[in-house]
Amino acid sequence: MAKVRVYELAKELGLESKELLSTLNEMGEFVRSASSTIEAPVVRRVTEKVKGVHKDAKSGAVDHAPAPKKSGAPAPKPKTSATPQTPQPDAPQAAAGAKVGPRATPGPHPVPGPRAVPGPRPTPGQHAAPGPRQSNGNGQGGQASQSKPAQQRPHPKPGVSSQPQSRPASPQSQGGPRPTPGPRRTPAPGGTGSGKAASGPRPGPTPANVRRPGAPRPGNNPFSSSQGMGQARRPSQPRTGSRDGGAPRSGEGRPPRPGGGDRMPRPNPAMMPKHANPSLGTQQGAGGGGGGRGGRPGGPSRGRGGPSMGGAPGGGMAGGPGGRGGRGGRGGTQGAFGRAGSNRRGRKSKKQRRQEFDEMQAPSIGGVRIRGGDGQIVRLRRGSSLTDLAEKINAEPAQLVQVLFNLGEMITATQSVPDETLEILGAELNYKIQVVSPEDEDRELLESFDLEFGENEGGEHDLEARPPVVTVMGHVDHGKTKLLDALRDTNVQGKEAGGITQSIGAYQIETEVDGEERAITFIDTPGHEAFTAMRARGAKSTDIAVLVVAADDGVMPQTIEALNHATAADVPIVVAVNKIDKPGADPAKVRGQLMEFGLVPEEYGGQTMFVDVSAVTRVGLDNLLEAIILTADAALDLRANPTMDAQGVAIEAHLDQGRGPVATVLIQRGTLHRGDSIVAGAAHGRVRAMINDRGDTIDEAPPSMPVQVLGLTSVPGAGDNFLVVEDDRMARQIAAKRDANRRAALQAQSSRRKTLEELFEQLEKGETSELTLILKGDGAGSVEALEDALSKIEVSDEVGLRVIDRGVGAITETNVSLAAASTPHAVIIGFNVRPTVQAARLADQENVDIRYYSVIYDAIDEIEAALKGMLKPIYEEKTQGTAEIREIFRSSKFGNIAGCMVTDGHIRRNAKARLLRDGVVVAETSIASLRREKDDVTEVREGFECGLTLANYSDIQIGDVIETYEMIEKARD
Ligand SMILES: Nc1nc2c(ncn2[C@@H]2O[C@H](COP(=O)(O)OP(=O)(O)OP(=O)(O)O)[C@@H](O)[C@H]2O)c(=O)[nH]1
Repeated sequence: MAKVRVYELAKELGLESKELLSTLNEMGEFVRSASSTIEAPVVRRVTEKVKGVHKDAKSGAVDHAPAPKKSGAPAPKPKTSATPQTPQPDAPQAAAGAKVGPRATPGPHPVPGPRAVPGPRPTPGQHAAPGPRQSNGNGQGGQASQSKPAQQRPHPKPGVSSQPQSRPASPQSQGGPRPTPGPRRTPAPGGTGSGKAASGPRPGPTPANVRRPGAPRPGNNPFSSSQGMGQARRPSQPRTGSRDGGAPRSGEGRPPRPGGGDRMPRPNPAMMPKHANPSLGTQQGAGGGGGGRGGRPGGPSRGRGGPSMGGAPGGGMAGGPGGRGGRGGRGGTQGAFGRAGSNRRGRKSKKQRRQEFDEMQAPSIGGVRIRGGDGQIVRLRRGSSLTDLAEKINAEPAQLVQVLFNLGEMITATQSVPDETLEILGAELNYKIQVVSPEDEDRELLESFDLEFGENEGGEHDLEARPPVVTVMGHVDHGKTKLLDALRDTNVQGKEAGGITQSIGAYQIETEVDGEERAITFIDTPGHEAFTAMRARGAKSTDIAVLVVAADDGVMPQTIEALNHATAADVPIVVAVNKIDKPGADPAKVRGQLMEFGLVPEEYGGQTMFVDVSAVTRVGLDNLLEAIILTADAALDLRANPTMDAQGVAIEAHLDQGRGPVATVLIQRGTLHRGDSIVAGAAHGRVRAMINDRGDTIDEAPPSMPVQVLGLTSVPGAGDNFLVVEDDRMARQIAAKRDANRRAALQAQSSRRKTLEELFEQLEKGETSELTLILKGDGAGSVEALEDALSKIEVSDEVGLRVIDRGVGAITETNVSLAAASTPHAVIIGFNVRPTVQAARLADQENVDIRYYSVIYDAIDEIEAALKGMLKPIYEEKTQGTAEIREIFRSSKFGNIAGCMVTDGHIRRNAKARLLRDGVVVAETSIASLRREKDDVTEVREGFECGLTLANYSDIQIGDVIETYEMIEKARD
């Protein structure tokens, strides 16, 4: 079986995606969202498991593992929800997984993939561990868990420092391993939910975890702003307590709820689950009433996933019919007095009532009442937002936000949604979403003007042979430029003595093959970057690729890259083994090397022509031209209709000071005439003049001819297609529409989708950093190639790169103003261009950084270095020393002074310190004062006694251990 996506498999198994996700998680398979793919063996196992579960359910068997999840599943299935309510006395196995600090040990359920590293996401073990969640189904779990606290800590391992209640029972002595091996990154002490608990809904202070004064604190990571006891009541974590229906717990300060229970759970990051947990989503969606009914057990499982709260199907049902129940949440008290909350505002309009009726009729999807489709096709442009979709399916954007939220994606109503997500969302709502690609969109646009791009008009008899179009690729310094120059010069000198060619981005040369004059068009921008950038835009400008390999150097990384690009584009390859004049040249070796990559030379019985050449001595150039023609004849049918309106592709464009926008276009079919109205990408105009590669002004250009066109109103992009249209008006309309489409697509591209996990991670790390750039270059091709190359730089998830504007020509004041207006200032990259005097002055004033480059790799290197520089330093903890408290001296002036013996290393004044009691971190503090005898000292070494006080902490006890450490900056790789 091939890879399948979770939602597809879920559909197949008759489950909701989130149910399947839960099951997968329980199986220890880390799957991020419904759109993730799963491997065949996993598909098999999960299918077996699901089927097994169903079978078990039918036969009355109790399936312990998935039970807790099931209880939280939105679909009310009484027969399954009954099962998990039984506290599982034999849960320790699962509990062990939950309790081990995720950093310290991956636990019994290895979570694959880098995302697993922060660990705090509840692993299956974590979900299953605490009894309370299992009994959460009917809201009685809390009680169950409280009455049997011992079940929650079957293995008081060091990583469980978060559970203060485990202290008395803990066999750990102070000599035990430290409970928080990686406190910076993973605020492990935060409980079973550990690190993520810092941001996630935190456990409410149930009797089990209400801290008595002086008792161990569940989490004391000083570097996690959200950790510590006080954090449990952040107003932004509204769902920690029993919301509406749950019994209030002792000592619990009920967090103020920002909104009523009915509210759509706004994507408040602080309360989002790491995983889209169905139960959370459902309950939130189902309304406050339902959520409250679930009655949170207050177990540690809520550390992050908090999802279990109110996760009972029963709870959901009790909340009333979905969204309506939610409304009830807000108007609940009024409702209790027999008045609907909304009556306050007067009678509902007919429309409102109709809508509500519709909502009531509508099925609940992930807790949201929304009318699903009947499998209708909904066409959406790539980069559409949820608002666009909502409009098409007659729903509220906010509802879609919520459904998506429940599916594990957080996207706002107006943000562009990636294709994949749209499709998943559509599938969830029973619509078939068709995302229209830019190519399709463009085709449809042209069709609306009764135009067609890409096809020859007429029949076979209208077609005539056209010259092949060739791109030269290869590794750096293998002689691409030299070879292109040599070919052009040979031709010019051979044909027209003293003739000068002009670099317009492509040129055509003639060669004699079998007594026949044959033309070849060379695209003059060597390198595969430009080729790929064009191809990425759907432009197939090249018929044949010449792969240049230096005979003295052999196959190098970029040779393979170029080869891959050509193969991917399905373009035949001719290999030019260059520099054969050099002493170390070994053409046979090159052949052997390339054979390994599937290019078998003709002389060895293969299909690829290898030609030995020297761009310097000009040996073998004619053979190369001949090989190109022969390959074209053998492999390709290069014919075009020369009589139709011209169509082709822009291969280079720039803004000329005197002549305005200048574009070099390659005619692919038809003939371009002076005076034609054309549209090239989002540029349009009338062909005012045409100049060929020899600098001659011409009146018409046939297929495969590169020609410079003057008369466009703006600069098109490299790879944009162009075509002749009826008149200027039509050209303008098409250009305007293309411009709008392109903007939408760009927006979609730049708006990075953030999963909840990513968002959490970023929030935890603090602000995310982004380097914004404005790219200006001497030609559209170079700007495009630069942007393409920059987009491939990947430094870290923490820092990103965004190009906010790009263009051809000098750096202008507008560019500088835009850079200055960005926060932080954007950096302007000038590729072979300079700023105008005014722009330079403004950049000085505004403190805008302008960087100039003429080599693409320099730009990439520098920008990569800049991005690395933006990374926040990584700190590593280094233990300095430990001291044991042997005596406590009470002082009215200093508070409690600890009389200590330094047992290891040294203790320094002002050092960061943590106080350990029975191996559990009691306080994170620092050494406020340090004395030897009566003297203040800065340091006391191992084996010596000292007196010290801790900053802001005096509840010390004899036997406590003080551990001091420092944070050392670690170099990034
Ligand atoms: N001896 C010898 N030197 C050559 C030959 N072809 C190119 N070179 C030299 O190799 C060096 C690189 O040539 P380029 O044409 O700039 O190579 P390139 O592949 O275009 O390099 P990039 O543009 O940096 O990718 C230059 O110094 C050339 O003079 C050749 O056939 N024989």
